[in-house]
Amino acid sequence: MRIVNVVAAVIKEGNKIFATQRGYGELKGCWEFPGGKIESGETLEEALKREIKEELDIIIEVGELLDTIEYDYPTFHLSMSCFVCKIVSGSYVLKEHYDAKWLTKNELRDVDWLPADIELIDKIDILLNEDVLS
Ligand SMILES: Nc1nc2c([nH]c(=O)n2[C@H]2C[C@H](O)[C@@H](COP(=O)(O)OP(=O)(O)OP(=O)(O)O)O2)c(=O)[nH]1
Repeated sequence: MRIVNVVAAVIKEGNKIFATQRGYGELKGCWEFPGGKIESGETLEEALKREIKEELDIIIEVGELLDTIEYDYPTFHLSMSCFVCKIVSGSYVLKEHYDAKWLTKNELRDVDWLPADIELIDKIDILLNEDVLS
């Protein structure tokens, strides 16, 4: 099966994370973490910074790798590296997405996530917990 390598940004600000709603394609309308496919010759960090600049017109700092999701879609295998990120400069502009939201821990499961993202949500839940404790 074809393997698609993707990087995604779990952008965090205080006790909230940033989610975007897909504006096009087969999976249109579902929620995801902004990001996209890695191009040849790019590091994961370079790819992620490029995608976020293209999609949202903001500069991010790429932090720890939260998880690498492996998921079989009907027509390809997704390998998606998800990094905790923060905004360094700019205010987001939706260049490709329909909508975007900052979600608190309690709102994490209120949106219709892409199927591959469901297992990541538990890790994000824990990440937001740690903040409550600190
Ligand atoms: N960016 C992103 N992609 C995700 C997530 N979850 C998930 O299954 N995907 C899938 C959807 C796409 O098949 C792929 C991301 O590729 P992409 O954003 O470049 O989207 P695309 O397929 O529309 O690519 P393209 O037409 O622009 O080349 O990963 C997620 O949280 N964020």
